[in-house]
Amino acid sequence: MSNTNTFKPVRVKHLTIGEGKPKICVSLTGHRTEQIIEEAHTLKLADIDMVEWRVDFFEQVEQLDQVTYTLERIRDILPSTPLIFTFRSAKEGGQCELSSNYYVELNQAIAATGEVDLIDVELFNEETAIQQLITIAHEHNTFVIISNHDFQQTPPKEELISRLSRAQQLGADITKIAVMPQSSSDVITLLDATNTMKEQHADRPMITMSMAGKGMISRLTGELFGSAITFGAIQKSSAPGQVPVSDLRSILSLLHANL
Ligand SMILES: O=C1C[C@@](O)(C(=O)O)C[C@@H](O)[C@@H]1O
Repeated sequence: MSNTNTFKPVRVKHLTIGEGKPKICVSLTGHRTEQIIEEAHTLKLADIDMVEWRVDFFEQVEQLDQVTYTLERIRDILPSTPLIFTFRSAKEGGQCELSSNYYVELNQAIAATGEVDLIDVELFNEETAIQQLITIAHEHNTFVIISNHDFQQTPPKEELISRLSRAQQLGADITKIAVMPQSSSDVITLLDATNTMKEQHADRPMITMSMAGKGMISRLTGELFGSAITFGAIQKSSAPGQVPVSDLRSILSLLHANL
């Protein structure tokens, strides 16, 4: 079966996600505003394409005014960098848990500021909440990544495909799955699921990765198998197995030049 869907890349500022080399993204993981400002200055000088603010690391995440204040400071420093806003829940590998009401309120409020380019919404939320967030985000020209993470294991290929397909059906602009390998076969499972999505089902960009050292290879081969963004590390990483940004650009360029 071949993919007859018309593929829709995502254009964010000057970037086209889903075309060419995977885009390099690095996360801001500071606990306090001053640390986040410092990290943003470091990222401004780095050779990266995008930034993710992992707001679950921010100790004032439950104070919306402090979140918006800090977001404005990030934007002062990085006015034209495509920016993802992510609250990663503890059950999916993040730093803390929020009530589902506040999770929706936080994401809605941030999408409505128009200050971020993309928000990350976890797949395992109520469908109505996800749909509400997509509507509000799109009203403010903000794209939505629907994501899922398993920090324990790698589900079977069919399950990976089913979760990515479900994220598409729900209306994600970009779908994402990150899983933990227990073996080298698990890494192949993730790559195989990504490749099958690309060849048969995907009509929009995906982000997939197998985490930790074993899975690191999956963070380099996105252009071949179909993952559009790779999360890299500078000083700190936001998940195990992220490749240092200093290596990432040259490896992605080498692979690109030979495809
Ligand atoms: O979902 C992802 C992917 C990630 O978990 C990784 O494995 O690189 C890192 C997170 O910061 C990001 O939100």
